[in-house]
Amino acid sequence: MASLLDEKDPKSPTITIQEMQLGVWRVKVVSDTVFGLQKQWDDARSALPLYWRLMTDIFNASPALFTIFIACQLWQGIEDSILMHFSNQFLRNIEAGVGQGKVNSRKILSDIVTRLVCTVFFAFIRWYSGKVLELLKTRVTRYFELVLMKAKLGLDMPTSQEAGSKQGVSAQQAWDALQNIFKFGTDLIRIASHILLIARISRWSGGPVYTLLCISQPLFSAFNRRDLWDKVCFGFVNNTFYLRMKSLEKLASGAFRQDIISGGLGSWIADEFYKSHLHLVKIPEGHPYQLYSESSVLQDILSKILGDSPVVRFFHFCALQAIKDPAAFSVASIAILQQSSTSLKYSITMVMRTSQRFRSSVTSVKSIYASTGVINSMVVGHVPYPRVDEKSEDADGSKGMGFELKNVSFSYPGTRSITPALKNISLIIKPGQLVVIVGANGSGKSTLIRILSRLYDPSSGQILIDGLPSSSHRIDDLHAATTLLSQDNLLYPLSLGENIGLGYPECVNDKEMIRDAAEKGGALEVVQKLKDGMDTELDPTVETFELGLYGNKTHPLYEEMEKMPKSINVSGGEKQRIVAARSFMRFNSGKVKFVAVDEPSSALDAEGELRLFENLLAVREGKTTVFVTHRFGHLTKHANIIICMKEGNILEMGSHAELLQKKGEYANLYEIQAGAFSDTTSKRKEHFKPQVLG
Ligand SMILES: Nc1ncnc2c1ncn2[C@@H]1O[C@H](COP(=O)(O)OP(=O)(O)OP(=O)(O)O)[C@@H](O)[C@H]1O
Repeated sequence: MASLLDEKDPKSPTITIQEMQLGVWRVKVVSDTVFGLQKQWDDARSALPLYWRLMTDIFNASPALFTIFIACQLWQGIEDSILMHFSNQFLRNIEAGVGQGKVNSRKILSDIVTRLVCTVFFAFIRWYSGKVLELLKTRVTRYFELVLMKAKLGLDMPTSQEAGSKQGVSAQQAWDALQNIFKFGTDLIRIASHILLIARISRWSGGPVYTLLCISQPLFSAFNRRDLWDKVCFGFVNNTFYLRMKSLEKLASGAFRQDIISGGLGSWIADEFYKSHLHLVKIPEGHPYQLYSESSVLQDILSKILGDSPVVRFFHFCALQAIKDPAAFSVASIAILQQSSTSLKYSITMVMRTSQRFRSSVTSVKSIYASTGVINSMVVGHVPYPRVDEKSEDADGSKGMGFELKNVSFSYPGTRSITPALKNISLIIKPGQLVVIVGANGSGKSTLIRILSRLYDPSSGQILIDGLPSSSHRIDDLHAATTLLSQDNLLYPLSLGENIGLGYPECVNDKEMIRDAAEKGGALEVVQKLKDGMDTELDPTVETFELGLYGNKTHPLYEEMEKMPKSINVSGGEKQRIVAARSFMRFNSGKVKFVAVDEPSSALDAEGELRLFENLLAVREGKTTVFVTHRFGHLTKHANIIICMKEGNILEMGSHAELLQKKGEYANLYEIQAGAFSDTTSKRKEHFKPQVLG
């Protein structure tokens, strides 16, 4: 037995955890204590405002359906008891008739009709509530899908990165929570209605002692039951032989086939598996849920005797009553009472199970509303961009966006790296300049681009955009004034036309503009190769199911399956061309003042790369342009500044000529690239000449 203290709440009572070995499983179960029940009750009470919010939201999303749903749920709680009540009435009338030797056929007929009408009515209500349930489920999940999607789309990069590391929530959870809440409520109503029915029938046969006996037996069996379903527990496999068998099973799977064949491991694996298996023959197989509820013979016998004793007493009591007052004794009522008692037992068992789900739904509802109320960590200013009212030459954005970085350092949120991605960067980029950033892998080039594009804010230091702190500007305006063409850009699961057109969403249907952008990005050849051209769905969303085909390729349905739309195979270079076309589309908005190009040409052929750079340079008028590249030969002659980075720092900065003169890192990188096409590297080649051994 172990004891844990809930650290969040110093007043919270001690939780007792019971540990047990069930088969190969080690299971830790939180024992229900009086304090635990108290805490659960407190939790449920404190969650009331959340439930209320959930109900109000669902009511607003679908008032009529939700009202009908509540009525149906309430009805389901009392339905059984009403049916049993009519059954009791019917049987008692027959019994009375048999006792008196004269059956009142009109009464019996009326009972039969009432019972029949009830059955039809109940069947109709069940059918109708099933329909309502489906419709409401669709409305609720769609409603919460939209709510959660809007919340997700509103997150900035650092906040979404933080949120992504935590577990996400789904609209289905909102529906499940609603169902769990109502199921729990319905089960409670069902218990109450059974108790009322038992009390009512006992009035005719037996009185309060009867009522107590009928209620105590189901309570006794329900609380005497061992079930993991209504417990808070955690388990893990705690058996080395079992785990070894699982590892050997993995090893025997197809993935390791080559190693197993070439290494001759087959018989060794089978032998080892058998050895582990021998250790497990006496350990029961099965899931902890099943093993936990299994009881010993003694327990079984004891539970039977104890469980039956109220029934035995109950029948003794009935017999006594019959002798004492035969008129007040009814076999029909006793039969119905027994049935009610069984139903009550079932309802109590169910409510114990649903109470666990009811409690877990509190957590779900909390996380759903928590995820819709996440506040972005990046500061959003109010100054529009460009600042149209400014007279200053640098501030209207007509030449491009100007940057000043003062001691900027940055670490990615939640990163495990102990060194920042950027360290104390200070630099000035004037409006309209062309900047080329070079440096080794991981030196911080892309990070610098992301900071300039205001996808992230610095961890320390300051960035001025056109002379004002970047946080003073409206972030949406800054993003609208930026084009980021990067190796990370992805193709969207939409049509090819939309993939390009969404660079400028307002003109996503402008075919002429899209064609022009495709041409500039070098994507026109890709479009022309496809049968459906711009309408081609690149990665069509297809959801199918199949049953019983078992991969039978000759089956006519297999052909039908084959006709389903498939993803288009796009090469890395073609993807980069489409993404580049999207950037050219974006220039049409006329708002772009900063073009950030982060190694977008790694998969392009030499001609494609040259054309892309030329086309980008051709539209750079009125824009500040920053290129990150490992192949900077094409760009150096145009660049105003070249920044050479290493390990998050700026190592060197200046013009091409200045940096070559310095004979530092940049000169070295340049020499390697230029040398690949000239003899100047002959010395280097000498250096790398393979040594002849011996
Ligand atoms: N999203 C991220 N989350 C956490 N760390 C990141 C992330 N992106 C980059 N880093 C880390 O930041 C550092 C700088 O990475 P960055 O991508 O800026 O380098 P780079 O110079 O562009 O490299 P490359 O030339 O390989 O593209 C690296 O150590 C990298 O591991």
